[in-house]
Amino acid sequence: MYMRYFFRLFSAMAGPRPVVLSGPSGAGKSTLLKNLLKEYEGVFGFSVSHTTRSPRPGEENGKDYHYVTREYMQASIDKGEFIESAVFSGNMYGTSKASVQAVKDKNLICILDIDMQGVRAVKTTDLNPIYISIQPPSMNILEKRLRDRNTESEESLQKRLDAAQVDMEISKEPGIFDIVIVNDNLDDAYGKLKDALIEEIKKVQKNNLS
Ligand SMILES: Nc1ncnc2c1ncn2[C@@H]1O[C@H](COP(=O)(O)OP(=O)(O)OP(=O)(O)O)[C@@H](O)[C@H]1O
Ligand SMILES: Nc1nc2c(ncn2[C@@H]2O[C@H](COP(=O)(O)O)[C@@H](O)[C@H]2O)c(=O)[nH]1
Repeated sequence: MYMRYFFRLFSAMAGPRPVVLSGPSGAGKSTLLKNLLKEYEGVFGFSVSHTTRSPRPGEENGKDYHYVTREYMQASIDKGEFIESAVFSGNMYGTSKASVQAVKDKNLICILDIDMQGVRAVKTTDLNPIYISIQPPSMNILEKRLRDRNTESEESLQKRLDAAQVDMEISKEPGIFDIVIVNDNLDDAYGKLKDALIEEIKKVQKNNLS
């Protein structure tokens, strides 16, 4: 009885559980995430990662990423400012402690959009997120989506497709993800994502009302 009470109290104090969205480049993570942030304003907050890649047209520094140099990023990692970092398709990416804390301070559900290396690293921390993998229906469809997005050089595209093949295999391993969502029809995938997060969403909405 007392144990249950203290567990509830502790959970409330710890705030909502973060969410890790992972999956191959081009699987649709950002698309789904943007829908969530738009539909549930005041519920979710995005953990803005750092990267050494250049911004794409329409991307904003501090909103989509913190765009930094390799020297700056390495120095920050060496100072212990990152929860995790990885090299993906020739560029550095990482989740800073400050980015996650900024979302937690607002009592929002913190969403991390990170690759498989990041997932493995986060598993060694005490972040305790819900792990969700977004997968494409097939390699062919993934390649078409990435090509149509028109953001990658041929070299970057090939690196992303190579990484995708590995990612699709690993995501089948039991115990890595709490849920794997195949993003074939966008509305269906978005519905499944919301279903997976509904408990946490309700907690934050209830908290916002009180
Ligand atoms: N269900 C879908 N059907 C058709 N196109 C889709 C679907 N979901 C996403 N797309 C499109 O596929 C492309 C890749 O999606 P998105 O950029 O969201 O992928 P991502 O997983 O965030 O990639 P990255 O990891 O490289 O940032 C985009 O052009 C997007 O509009
Ligand atoms: N390990 C991490 N991976 C990250 C982070 N931020 C983004 N990513 C992943 O990188 C690839 C490529 O992203 P893109 O924006 O260049 O297309 C994608 O899989 C992201 O999930 C991070 O902080 N850490």
